[in-house]
Amino acid sequence: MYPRNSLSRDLVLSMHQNNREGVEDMSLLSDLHEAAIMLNLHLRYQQDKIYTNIGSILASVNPYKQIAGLYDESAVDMYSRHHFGELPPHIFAIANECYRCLWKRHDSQCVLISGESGAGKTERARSC
Ligand SMILES: Nc1ncnc2c1ncn2[C@@H]1O[C@H](COP(=O)(O)OP(=O)(O)OP(=O)(O)O)[C@@H](O)[C@H]1O
Repeated sequence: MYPRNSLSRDLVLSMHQNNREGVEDMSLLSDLHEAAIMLNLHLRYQQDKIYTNIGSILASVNPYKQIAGLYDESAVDMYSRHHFGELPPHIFAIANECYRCLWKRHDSQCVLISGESGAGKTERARSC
């Protein structure tokens, strides 16, 4: 099933193979347009993969449910030991990159969190 009103079967079938499989970083999509982004987010959301990179930007979809293991101690530990891009997209990867830059550059870091009301901005900021 595809998101209603935005994606027809023909449109999806006309897209490149990697568009139809889903990618972790949408800057790598062969066809890049609004429908391709919606399809990629949808494919990942169906597998409880709520985070997707767009280069150094993180797109997050509100799952409105708890996803097991996503924010537990082992996830914190794993993301604290890897550079951005080495592990699947995650808000912890952004937080860790900020922390690294803080130490490396000895300068303040800023994260811009944007989205419509109810998108999950407050919850995500809390998890960091
Ligand atoms: N990662 C998540 N997992 C499960 N539920 C979530 C998650 N993020 C948000 N939610 C649910 O969505 C609701 C709205 O999220 P949140 O308050 O963070 O939105 P917001 O973007 O800060 O909204 P507003 O701009 O109106 O303050 C939460 O009360 C929670 O029920």
